[in-house]
Amino acid sequence: MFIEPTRRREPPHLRTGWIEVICGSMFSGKTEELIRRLTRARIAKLQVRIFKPAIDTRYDEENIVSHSALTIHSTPVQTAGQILTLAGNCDVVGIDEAQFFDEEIVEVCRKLADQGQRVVVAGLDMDFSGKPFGCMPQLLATAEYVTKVHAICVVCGDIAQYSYRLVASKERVLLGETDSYEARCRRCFNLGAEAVPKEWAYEDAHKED
Ligand SMILES: Nc1ncnc2c1ncn2[C@@H]1O[C@H](COP(=O)(O)OP(=O)(O)O)[C@@H](O)[C@H]1O
Ligand SMILES: Cc1cn([C@H]2C[C@H](O)[C@@H](COP(=O)(O)O)O2)c(=O)[nH]c1=O
Ligand SMILES: [Zn+2]
Repeated sequence: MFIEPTRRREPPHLRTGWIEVICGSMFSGKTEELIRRLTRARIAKLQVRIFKPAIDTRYDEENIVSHSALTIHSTPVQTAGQILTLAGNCDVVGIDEAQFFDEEIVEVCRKLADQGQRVVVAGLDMDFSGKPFGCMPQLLATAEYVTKVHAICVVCGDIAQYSYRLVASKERVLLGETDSYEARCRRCFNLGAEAVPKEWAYEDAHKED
């Protein structure tokens, strides 16, 4: 479990900032982990501001909501640049669904950290086709701390790192949840539509002719 580095309570011009990235597939617990870290920062009486891309209207226009219904208030923004202005000189900046921002987010996170702020970013490391998602590789490369979380493969129960798309669209951006995606391990992701739940495979193998 991630433990916060000890924050030195020094004057702002001497404070050290940093970037933390939480990545993984859908349903892996990225949002829960983001909410956990930001809640602890608030308990520590740090000033926290939280942002998400405005296009992410899946569960709520404003709040960040996890698949398990944990929620935290956020400010939706159209561009990464707005985060820089709106974050002001708060202590901790939280950002969810970072994969939907363009490359500017990398520079924004760097500037925030350089000016002494703690930046906690969550996002999908891979898209539905298994390719690195947009700005995420650069964020992962420039972060001090990287946490990769894993879901459970809904086909076989192993550890999942892929978001398997259940609908035909090839558009990179397609909002959705269990209606359109499922978490899958490497093997079941590669099997695609051929993958069958473990129980079925067992029943098939023991079927009497
Ligand atoms: N296949 C799955 N593997 C693990 N957790 C799942 C799965 N499907 C649903 N969940 C639920 O999703 C929660 C994680 O939600 P969330 O933090 O929103 O994930 P993420 O932001 O990575 O999509 C888990 O605690 C669990 O309740
Ligand atoms: C894989 C993949 C996902 N999306 C969308 C689907 C969801 O709305 C979000 C991911 O949310 P989560 O908090 O990680 O569950 O992204 C997409 O647009 N394109 C993709 O390839
Ligand atoms: Zn599997």
